Amino acid sequence: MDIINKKIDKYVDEHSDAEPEVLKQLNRETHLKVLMPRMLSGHYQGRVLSMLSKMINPKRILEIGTYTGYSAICLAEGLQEEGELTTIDINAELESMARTYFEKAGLANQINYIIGNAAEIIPTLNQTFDLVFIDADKKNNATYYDMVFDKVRTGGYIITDNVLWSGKVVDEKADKDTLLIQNFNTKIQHDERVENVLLPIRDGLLIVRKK
Ligand SMILES: C[S@@+](CC[C@H](N)C(=O)[O-])C[C@H]1O[C@@H](n2cnc3c(N)ncnc32)[C@H](O)[C@@H]1O
Repeated sequence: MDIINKKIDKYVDEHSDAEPEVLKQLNRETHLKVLMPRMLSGHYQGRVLSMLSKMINPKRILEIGTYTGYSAICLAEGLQEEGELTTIDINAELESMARTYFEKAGLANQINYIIGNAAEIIPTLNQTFDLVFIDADKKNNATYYDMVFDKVRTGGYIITDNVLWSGKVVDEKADKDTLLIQNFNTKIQHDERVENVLLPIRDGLLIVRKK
């Protein structure tokens, strides 16, 4: 299901900043060489993530789900000068491509790229984060949220991608995957420790601010 009318989508793209050249190349190379290129955040969502990060101006960002590094680069654009983004992915096959683009974007020394299972890596991170982006295996959204919660500072943010699940969250007969997304969204809606707003951007970004 297209959540937003295609003509409106095009207009929105045309009235947002252009995709930076390095990200354009990464987008193209991902589409040519990597399975499931739809997973990449893409031009418009990438600009939204970059803008949100610039508004928060974080010192430490945690990303769960690097893929080819597109959203990591977008989020890192908003880092403080001495800031660092830690990004985790279980798929070692994409390592050299992601590292190449972190270099090309001039961000390699601000990105701590960890290959491994997020559920095993997160407990080993002894840092406090200003911003967390959850964009990995969707069935574990709630697990990652619970694991990172105490590592986010008061007033910090947790952003989760794909929470509209191609619009299936409003289906009356939800399949198993959709049910997991619905349960996660309901869990956040009832979490009194946070303020939350769901933005219907691309496949849905759920923004949570820790009170
Ligand atoms: C939707 S893609 C991430 C897209 C990326 N954030 C972007 O916007 O360009 C999801 C990624 O999560 C990774 N992933 C899946 N399960 C994981 C796990 N248990 N731990 C860490 N990464 C995982 C996959 O390998 C995949 O690269």
